[in-house]
Amino acid sequence: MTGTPILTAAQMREAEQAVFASGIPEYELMERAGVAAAEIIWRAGAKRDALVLCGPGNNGGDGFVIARQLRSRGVPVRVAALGESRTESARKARAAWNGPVEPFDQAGPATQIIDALFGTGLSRGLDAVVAERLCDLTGRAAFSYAVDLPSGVDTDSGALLSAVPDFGICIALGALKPAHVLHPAAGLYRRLVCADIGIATSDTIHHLSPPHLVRPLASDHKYSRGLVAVVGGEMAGAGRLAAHAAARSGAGMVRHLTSLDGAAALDAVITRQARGVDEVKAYLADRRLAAVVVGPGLGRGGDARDRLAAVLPCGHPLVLDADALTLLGGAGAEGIPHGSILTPHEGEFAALFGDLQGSKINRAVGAAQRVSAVVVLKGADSVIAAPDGRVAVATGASPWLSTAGTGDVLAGLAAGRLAVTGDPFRAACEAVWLHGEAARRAGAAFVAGDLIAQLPAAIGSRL
Ligand SMILES: NC(=O)C1=CN([C@@H]2O[C@H](COP(=O)(O)OP(=O)(O)OC[C@H]3O[C@@H](n4cnc5c(N)ncnc54)[C@H](OP(=O)(O)O)[C@@H]3O)[C@@H](O)[C@H]2O)[C@@H](O)CC1
Ligand SMILES: [K+]
Repeated sequence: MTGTPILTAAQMREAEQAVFASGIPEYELMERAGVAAAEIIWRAGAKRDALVLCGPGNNGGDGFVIARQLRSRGVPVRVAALGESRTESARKARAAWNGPVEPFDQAGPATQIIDALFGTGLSRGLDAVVAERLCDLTGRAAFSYAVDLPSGVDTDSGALLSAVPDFGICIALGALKPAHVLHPAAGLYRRLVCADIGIATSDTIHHLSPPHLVRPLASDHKYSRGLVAVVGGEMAGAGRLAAHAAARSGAGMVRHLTSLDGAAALDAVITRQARGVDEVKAYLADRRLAAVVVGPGLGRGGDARDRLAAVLPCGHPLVLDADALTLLGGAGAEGIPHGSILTPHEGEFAALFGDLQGSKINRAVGAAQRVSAVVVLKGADSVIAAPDGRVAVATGASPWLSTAGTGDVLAGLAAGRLAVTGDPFRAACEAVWLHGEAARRAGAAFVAGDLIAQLPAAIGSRL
């Protein structure tokens, strides 16, 4: 479940210091970075003419190493620098380039543009003329590469501090940074490659990777594989989507409790009418329940409030979504049982934790710690945060997911995986990955039900 580590600028500097402390000089690390980046550029662009844009810091230093490496492979390379090199290693790399350096503001276009202006040391937006020139040169190039980060993005939040062009490949050095996975910065490149430069990273924030799932045992039965209850309310459709997603999540059995008449359906999901709170409580008294999801189709009226109040103290592992989150937001997030999974989108998150500041990762971690629950802050970049500080960030979600009911599917899927694994963080990570994979398999213009149909194949691909 843990993929490539994600380090903030400060954590990156710490990791770098640890490498220096082990006896490896700073310039050696820059050489490694430049060699690794040049290899990626060479494989993509071969001998096409290239222009390397070098900034004043170590990102620019990487650029000089890249230029030298490409030149040694026969690539026609030009270098344009934004002023003098200000660090010792960058000056060394510039001297080793030992070739002409054009002023940045006079550099003409090239087939390949390599942006080594600024990386993790960016402290503010680029001057407008510099940003404009970077956008112009990059826009005209057939091949474009951002070294470590596209110049102009804030490393830790993914915010754009000035105009930033789209790149073909972003070459992350040593580890991913939050800007590689958080939007809007994460939308600025078509491909992301992380170059290993020998930095040891033992961190808690990771890029979400495909899960390792396990088959049921021969001795398993429907209850041992996990019984899930979906406590719906007045909108049967959303609850039904959550229930059907749970039923195709690997769990053994799913009960859908709705307040509507005539709800019984002849399929794998057992639908029960539970109109009053006492009936809901009676169903929740079943000790075999391994997970309960509440929110999809719940409604927001007095009846919904009562049903939610019956669910919160039931003692089973919970997934709280949609209307449940909105109702809890009004109540100041009180009563959320520890160890639950919350699946808010930004609007629901704001209602619950609107006071939290910082990057999407910081806010999700803050929320998870505040309520001692796993928080899945959804979006094109979904952040899954556990109260102990573990974080996984999912990227590359299909833009077709922005359609009605996909959140209900995720909630049901999370409940199903919670029933199977008994581990909220793991369940949330598995659910987000499977949801994304089902969307990928569903192709274009799908509806929420199509996602559910793809879940068995998505699960099958990870056994
Ligand atoms: N960590 C590692 O393991 C490794 C790191 N490596 C590389 O080092 C990079 C980080 O290098 P870095 O710290 O020197 O920062 P970098 O991004 O080059 O810029 C800083 C300079 O720019 C300036 N400046 C800032 N913003 C500005 C603006 N808007 N407009 C104008 N100027 C601005 C700032 O000066 P300031 O004015 O802020 O004092 C300073 O002079 C990292 O991304 C990676 O590529 C690899 O070589 C090896 C392994
Ligand atoms: K850069």
